[in-house]
Amino acid sequence: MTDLPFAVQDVPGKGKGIVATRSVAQGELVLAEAALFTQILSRSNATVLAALARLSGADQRQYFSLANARKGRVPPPIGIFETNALPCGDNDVSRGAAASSAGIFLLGSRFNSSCRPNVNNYWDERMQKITFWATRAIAPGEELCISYMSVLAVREERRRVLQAAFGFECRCVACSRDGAELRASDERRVAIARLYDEVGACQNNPAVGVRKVKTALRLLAEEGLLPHIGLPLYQSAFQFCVSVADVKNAKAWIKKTWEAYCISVGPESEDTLELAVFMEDVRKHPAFDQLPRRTLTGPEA
Ligand SMILES: C[S@@+](CC[C@H](N)C(=O)[O-])C[C@H]1O[C@@H](n2cnc3c(N)ncnc32)[C@H](O)[C@@H]1O
Repeated sequence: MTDLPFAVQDVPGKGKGIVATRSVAQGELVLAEAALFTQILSRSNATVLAALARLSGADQRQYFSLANARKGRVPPPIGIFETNALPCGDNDVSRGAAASSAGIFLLGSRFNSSCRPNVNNYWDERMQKITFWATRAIAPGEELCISYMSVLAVREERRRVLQAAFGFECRCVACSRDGAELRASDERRVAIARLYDEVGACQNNPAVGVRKVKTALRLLAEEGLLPHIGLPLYQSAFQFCVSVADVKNAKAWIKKTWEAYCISVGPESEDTLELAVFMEDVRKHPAFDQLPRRTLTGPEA
């Protein structure tokens, strides 16, 4: 990528960060970057040192210029790794540091965290690069942030995890709420997490499943977390409609699913391309017509 839409610059209270230098459209690829090096889950200071030894002097210097939230607690090589590593090959953000493989990215590791992020990071297996997608339109001068942990926890829990693992008190727009607004936000996030579980248990009750998906999507919209935190929900609604052979609504849901994937992980990603067959014909889904036929409902406009 030559024309990057951002600059790495100082952000008050956060060290360095990534700031838009021009307008960024929703769904735009912000950055695709190969890892400086990766490590598997059972990493240690010794394995990081071994990887560093294979790098050039210039790359080693860049590595040691990255943030270290664990200064004084663990040796710098592993401290820097744990502060900056991003998941490679496991795109479930809720797994965070538990991803099976994680890597250091000289630019990508400069993204700060927000609990209402405007960028989604996604490991593109075919490109062997991490990709960053704007999930909302971003104005020049606005900071681009990913999320370092599951955003569906209450603020107290988010702050506890971010403080322990990354050494900062999160003051993002979601964490800066107080009073009734904070309570409402916490309640929404807890309700969304619960709805996620309940949707997963609705295979034999698709009408209830679709209703729960729509409630969760409404709450996600209120929290400013669509579309990327809703990806599995769109897909579940599609599957509920497919299972009862509701072709019209299945088509509407697969279109929504595909659009959400295009924005969050790009139109050419493996996960998006897997949906193409159903965009062509929803009847090709293995669960098609497996439950008694009925008409459910489609997505809200
Ligand atoms: C992966 S680095 C991100 C880039 C880092 N700011 C830098 O200067 O290189 C993670 C560190 O950035 C800082 N950080 C990230 N998100 C932050 C936020 N929302 N508020 C304050 N500091 C944050 C914390 O110091 C954290 O340990």
